[in-house]
Amino acid sequence: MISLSRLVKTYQTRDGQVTAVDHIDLKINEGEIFGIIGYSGAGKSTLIRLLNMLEEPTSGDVTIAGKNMNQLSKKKLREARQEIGMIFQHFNLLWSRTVKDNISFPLEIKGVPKEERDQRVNELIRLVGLEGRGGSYPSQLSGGQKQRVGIARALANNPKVLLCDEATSALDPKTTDSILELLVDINKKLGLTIVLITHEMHVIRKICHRVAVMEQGKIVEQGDVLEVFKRPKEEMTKEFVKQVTEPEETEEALQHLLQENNIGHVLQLTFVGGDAEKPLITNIIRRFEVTVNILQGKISQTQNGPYGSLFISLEGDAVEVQKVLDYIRDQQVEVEVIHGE
Ligand SMILES: Nc1ncnc2c1ncn2[C@@H]1O[C@H](COP(=O)(O)OP(=O)(O)OP(=O)(O)O)[C@@H](O)[C@H]1O
Repeated sequence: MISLSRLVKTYQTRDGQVTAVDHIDLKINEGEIFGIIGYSGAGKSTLIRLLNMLEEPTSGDVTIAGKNMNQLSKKKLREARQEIGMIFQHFNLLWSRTVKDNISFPLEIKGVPKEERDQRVNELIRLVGLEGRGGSYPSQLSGGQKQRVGIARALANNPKVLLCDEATSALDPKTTDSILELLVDINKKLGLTIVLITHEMHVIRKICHRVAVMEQGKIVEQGDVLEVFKRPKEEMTKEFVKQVTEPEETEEALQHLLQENNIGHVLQLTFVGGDAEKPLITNIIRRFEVTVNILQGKISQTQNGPYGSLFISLEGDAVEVQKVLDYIRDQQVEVEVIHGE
């Protein structure tokens, strides 16, 4: 659905030239939810704005639904943009217009007759769960409701692609989750391709099928979310993965435990996909002469299955501990001994 080829965007600033997007090649498939993650300044906003030509590329190509966006005439570009909806961190609503009139706005611009517009607006209001709020003004809505208006407006022209620019960054965690669930729902119902940029791995974990990690204008790593969680290659990716798999307290709690005497062996087990449901710990206790203590653990759901880490301590003689390690590896669960021989 989307193909970027050798895409570059540079800016001239007083301090010299900044390369915000640096020779990016990327393919995003139809119907997938694709996340781009990176810290502030990595070039994410520039990249997403290049997709609908809000920024013009310095060089390279952007192809969306078969159209080379940077070679279209102004008129053709306007048409092509109708196939690409966009939502923003701060919603970008028109404050003097009601919810209905905000959603209707892109249809008015397109010249859709009033009756048809009203019907479409009502459908969209139902789709995003804003029944009964059509006559409200944005200032009367919560952040989550404002973003629902943003989503409805972005979908008004039946786009093929929805771009989300830090769409949940201004929302609290619970509202973030409800908006993310709405995006998954829309992706499934409408088969819409969704591209989102974020600095939060939680967003990637919760809704994306694939992810690209961006640093200094380049994509340093990309792949299926579960695969990237399982084997992050780059340091930057490892940091992001830790955001969701290891709560901040984990490291502190483990450091504390490791200072205790006779803690035995401490293992980190990594469960991916179907593995997370196996009764592994029960089997270890039943089969081997060891004492098992669960220290910390967290299993999260991704769009491709469960993922998580469990820290356990094992006490027992060396032969028995080795048997446990062999057993765990046999179960296709990744295990790392982080303390003990
Ligand atoms: N219009 C501009 N003029 C000059 N430099 C710019 C412009 N827009 C972005 N940049 C520079 O390009 C680089 C990438 O910025 P960009 O906003 O795309 O990053 P980002 O990952 O989206 O970060 P953030 O989340 O903070 O917006 C930064 O060094 C930024 O200063």
